[in-house]
Amino acid sequence: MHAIQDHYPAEFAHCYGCGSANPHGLHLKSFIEGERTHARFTPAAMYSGGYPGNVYGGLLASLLDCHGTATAAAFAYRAQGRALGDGGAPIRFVTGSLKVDYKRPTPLGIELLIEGTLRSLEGRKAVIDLTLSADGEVCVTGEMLAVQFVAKA
Ligand SMILES: CCCCCCCC/C=C\CCCCCCCC(=O)SCCNC(=O)CCNC(=O)[C@H](O)C(C)(C)COP(=O)(O)OP(=O)(O)OC[C@H]1O[C@@H](n2cnc3c(N)ncnc32)[C@H](O)[C@@H]1OP(=O)(O)O
Repeated sequence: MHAIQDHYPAEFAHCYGCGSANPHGLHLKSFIEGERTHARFTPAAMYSGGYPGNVYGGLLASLLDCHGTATAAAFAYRAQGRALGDGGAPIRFVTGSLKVDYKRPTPLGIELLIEGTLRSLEGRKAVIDLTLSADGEVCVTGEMLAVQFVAKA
């Protein structure tokens, strides 16, 4: 199964969080299935936060950032009846705002599950609800306003 990011054109594949062409990046891969999207990431020890054994909050925000914009793009394609990677003009979303709530410490070294759902899609604006869980417990929640990017002439 192809990830949503696998359909990003080469010029957009340098994203630190999810670009396949960035050798220093996180290479997050997001998938759409039914009414939700999901991605998985196992943070290595280098992503330690301030106290041992737990993940740095900025990394967690980064994971939500990339997963949220991928979620917005995937649902926008669906809303327009288009297939991802259909060769037409890309529908590209950027983060307008991202609110992150850290509910409990997130452990290092185990696989994290990041999930997204579409709350609303109106015009260029998509509101995405996000969660990040470890071992079935929600550690972080997020709310993103993703805005469809339109190149200015
Ligand atoms: C599935 C297949 C896909 C195929 C191909 C896809 C191509 C690949 C594409 C992409 C790869 C993406 C790689 C992942 C990216 C990871 C996430 C990031 O790191 S993104 C970087 C960080 N974000 C920025 O740098 C944005 C910086 N900001 C801006 O550029 C502008 O402010 C922008 C585009 C967000 C809006 O600017 P305006 O001039 O275009 O439009 P205005 O009118 O200001 O806003 C539109 C609407 O949104 C609201 N809005 C904008 N920002 C808001 C905010 N912060 N809070 C609340 N509302 C906001 C406004 O109030 C307005 O709403 P009203 O239409 O009036 O109802």
